[in-house]
Amino acid sequence: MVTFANAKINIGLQVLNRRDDGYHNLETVFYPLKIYDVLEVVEAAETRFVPSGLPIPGDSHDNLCLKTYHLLRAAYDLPPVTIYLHKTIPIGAGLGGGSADAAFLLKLLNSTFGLGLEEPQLITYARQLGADCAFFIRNTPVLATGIGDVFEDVNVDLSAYQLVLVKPNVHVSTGEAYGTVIPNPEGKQLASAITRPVETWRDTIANDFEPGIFAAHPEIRALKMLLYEKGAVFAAMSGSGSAVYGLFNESVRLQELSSSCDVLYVDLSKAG
Ligand SMILES: C[C@](O)(CO)[C@H](O)COP(=O)(O)OP(=O)(O)OC[C@H]1O[C@@H](n2ccc(N)nc2=O)[C@H](O)[C@@H]1O
Ligand SMILES: Nc1ncnc2c1ncn2[C@@H]1O[C@H](COP(=O)(O)OP(=O)(O)OP(=O)(O)O)[C@@H](O)[C@H]1O
Repeated sequence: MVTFANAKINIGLQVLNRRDDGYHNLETVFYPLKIYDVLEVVEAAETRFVPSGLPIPGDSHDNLCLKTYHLLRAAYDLPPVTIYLHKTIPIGAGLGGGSADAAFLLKLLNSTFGLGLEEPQLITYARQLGADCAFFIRNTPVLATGIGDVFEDVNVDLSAYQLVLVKPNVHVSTGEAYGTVIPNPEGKQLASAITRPVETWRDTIANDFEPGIFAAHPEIRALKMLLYEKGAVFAAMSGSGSAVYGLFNESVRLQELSSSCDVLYVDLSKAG
């Protein structure tokens, strides 16, 4: 069986405080994006992971897909499988691609092998695989708190906008990015700011990773500024970066970037 694991963007991200386990409590809005990795699971004589598409740094034995399979295998009588992953979501980009693969593989193994897991149980497994994973079980726009794994619905509809996603040739590791942030327990009222018109977000919604990441990589700040120069209503870095996105009222093409960065034009309409 085949499934499509989509990416996400963060709209605003406040890092509130550091916990004793080293993780951080935060407040962010997750919004699913229609760019996809492709996952397939096939019963096999022995378990294998077969990646294709964008190269994934690191040892493939450490891939989140294998961790996901072994997590469920420890609790359920799963047969050996071949896991095929075709990677198109940029890596080290703050787009949650690895987390999406893990969450969608949980759902795929659940349906393929009739495990009968309901959403709360899938979320419990997802939490063990990464802070972002639980979001992809629900996969609808949410305001997230805790370490990014406690959700409430949020009424954000971006279907009237075109989203331009720019991935510079910089890999930002999530753990390192958290090390650059100075937590602020005050927060900035994201829950109310997100409900106001997108035109107001530039003044009211911030990503706390931006100052540290922009200081280390000024070219990422320049990309955000370029998106505003080109008419974005709102532009920001997603999560811990390095991807930045802009929301536009009309169709734009950023020709000047096509040789230096990956530029994706993402359909935000709800259908499909
Ligand atoms: C930056 C975000 O993408 C925003 O959505 C997420 O917070 C990152 O979530 P993730 O990639 O699923 O993170 P994990 O794989 O669980 O953790 C990677 C590392 O990020 C740090 N980390 C992650 C999430 C969090 N709330 N606090 C943290 O401090 C920890 O150092 C951890 O060792
Ligand atoms: N299925 C996977 N897809 C992508 N990266 C994976 C996968 N499994 C493991 N990884 C590891 O995770 C690293 C990417 O995670 P990282 O948190 O830095 O980036 P990210 O793609 O921006 O995700 P996030 O939005 O969750 O921060 C890769 O360098 C790779 O070593």
